[in-house]
Amino acid sequence: MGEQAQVGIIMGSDSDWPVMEAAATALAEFGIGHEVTVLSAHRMPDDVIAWGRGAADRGLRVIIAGAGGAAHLPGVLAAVTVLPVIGVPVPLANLDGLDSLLSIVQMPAGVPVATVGVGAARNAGLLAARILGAGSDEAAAAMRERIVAFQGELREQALAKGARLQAKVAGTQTTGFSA
Ligand SMILES: Nc1c(C(=O)O)ncn1[C@@H]1O[C@H](COP(=O)(O)O)[C@@H](O)[C@H]1O
Repeated sequence: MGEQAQVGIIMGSDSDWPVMEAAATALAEFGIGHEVTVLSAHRMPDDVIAWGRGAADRGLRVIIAGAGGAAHLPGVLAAVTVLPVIGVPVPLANLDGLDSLLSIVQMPAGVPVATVGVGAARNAGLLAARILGAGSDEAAAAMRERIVAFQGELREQALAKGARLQAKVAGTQTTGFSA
């Protein structure tokens, strides 16, 4: 988190961190400076609005907002900032995150939140990297190169998984039928 923060990771409670940490890890892998904040739209609405209103002026370019249950934090932030907001539905014990997902994804027209899957904070970090890579400057071009390298790694991993499965299947194949 040493460099200037380009991505703000914000969550409704410190209890969301075990899920949200994966976003920070992904950003660190891509060398993206980020900050981590806990604020609740329900419990401290004025603070959330102040944070959201100041985010772009502080140099942030993307917001990743995670919350569980009645997850209004990402939507409230989207209402008060011009920055892209990526929402992470955090799964809680009772409804397995379906409540969080629907709270975040069903935004009214005009106020978009880019919602990732339930608990998919790593994808939120990767999406933030792609957003930063969409610019026309050198930093964006460098980010695109990192993304291409990452996609190459994904391909290698998928190939290795397929080869492992083929070897396993070949090892268990028998000839003829058994009862
Ligand atoms: N969904 C929200 C908001 C909000 O949307 O403003 N504030 C807190 N929370 C969520 O409440 C859950 C339980 O929080 P506690 O563990 O603090 O009781 C967390 O998943 C948090 O994101």
